[in-house]
Amino acid sequence: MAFIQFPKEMKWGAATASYQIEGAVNEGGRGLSIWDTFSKTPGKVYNGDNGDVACDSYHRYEEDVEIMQDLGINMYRFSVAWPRIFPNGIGEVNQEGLDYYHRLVDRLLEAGIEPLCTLYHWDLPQVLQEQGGWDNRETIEAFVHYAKTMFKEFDGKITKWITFNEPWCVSYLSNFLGAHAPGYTDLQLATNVAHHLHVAHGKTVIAFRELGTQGEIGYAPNVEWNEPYSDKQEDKDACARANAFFIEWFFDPVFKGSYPTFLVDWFKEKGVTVPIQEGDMDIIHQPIDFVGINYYTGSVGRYKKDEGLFDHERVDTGYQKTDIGWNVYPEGFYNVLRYLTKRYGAFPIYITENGSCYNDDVENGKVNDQGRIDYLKQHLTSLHRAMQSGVNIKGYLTWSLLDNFEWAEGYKMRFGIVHVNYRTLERTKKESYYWYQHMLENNFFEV
Ligand SMILES: CCOCCOc1ccc(-c2cn(C[C@@H]3NC[C@@H](O)[C@H]3O)nn2)cc1
Repeated sequence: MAFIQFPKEMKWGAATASYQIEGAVNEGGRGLSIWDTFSKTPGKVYNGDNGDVACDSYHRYEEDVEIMQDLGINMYRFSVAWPRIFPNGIGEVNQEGLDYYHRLVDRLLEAGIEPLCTLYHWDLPQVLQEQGGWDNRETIEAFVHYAKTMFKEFDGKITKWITFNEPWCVSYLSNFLGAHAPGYTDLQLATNVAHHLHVAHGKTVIAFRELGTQGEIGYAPNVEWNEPYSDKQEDKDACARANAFFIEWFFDPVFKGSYPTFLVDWFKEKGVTVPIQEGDMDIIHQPIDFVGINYYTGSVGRYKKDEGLFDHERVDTGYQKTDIGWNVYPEGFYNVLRYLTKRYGAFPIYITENGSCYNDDVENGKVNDQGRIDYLKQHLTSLHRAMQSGVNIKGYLTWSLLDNFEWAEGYKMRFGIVHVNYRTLERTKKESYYWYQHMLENNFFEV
């Protein structure tokens, strides 16, 4: 019988995001976001689902915090809806919006749960999108103003801050692949957005330091791992390009103050350049306190001429898949963490998202999501192996606390350890909730 034991100082939590759980889109002075617009554009979201009600956490946050307290977590990652604080992105602050997040944070602190606050989890104020969104450098200044407002308002109450969630999704998934809001399919536009997010991140870190805000700040890139199908150089090079699209492209600017040359050249061949202005890279290259890593899946890959953006194709290796069709690939979790530590040093990491989609429903008052328990065990085993090898893991937060609005997949895809009945909004703790609760009690689990 083998046990996996984690260090006693390990932080354990769960994560959510504003547009995915809050609902109450027309309450509390909230303005429209790009996801309100995108989800109501026919054909963009499964079944025409939207975040109008979601999990109704705007009204049910106290019940949700009770569920967290019962779970035994000591950290909760949530995001602030920028349109609740500045309904038009800039201008007059909306006190009702600030008040909602004060209520939530106060309940968390009373419950002994540390808030980990994401400033941007994709709900850009629609008014700013109409002025060019992240393609417009003025949005950078608007974001810094919003961030400084939050730092001043919550200084000392919130002491862990994340600037951007998954800048790859905000830039390439949303402006090149077109799958997320605002839904464009333009590689140069997506590259402009990625760069402007980097600059906004760097300016926000500078503002955080200049204000003397208490606590730590970081960002939360999403990573996947592409393992070469063979030792052939062309397969290794193809996977290096696919990996760099998520890793080097979003880590090198912050950790090295430059973009990876081999990918800059690859994009240049496609007529795409990075809109770097004087001083940008020094701004981006600000020291940060931690990185949030979001990992779900990976694949085996190989070279295929003219396939996709990088002459790279995924190989179907028959790996088990979750209900959203992603490989269950815990080895990729270990590999990407090792790669990050080897390339950038043993910087502090919180796993700010790791979880799986299993759409099990309630039967006789229970949800038997054994697939999610297996996924957690496999990935926590990989995480432990990575920690043993020197990866500097400070905490792990599973995605997600609640079933919620899974973007273009709507409510069809369920990632929660707590089931949500979207008609009644009743929460039902799944078997994975009880497994996670038991593991947290002892900080170890049986493999
Ligand atoms: C046109 C081609 O389109 C392909 C779709 O390509 C992707 C890639 C990646 C994702 C994706 C979704 N998630 C989970 C979220 N992370 C943040 C949190 O809000 C979770 O809901 N991570 N990555 C979705 C779609």
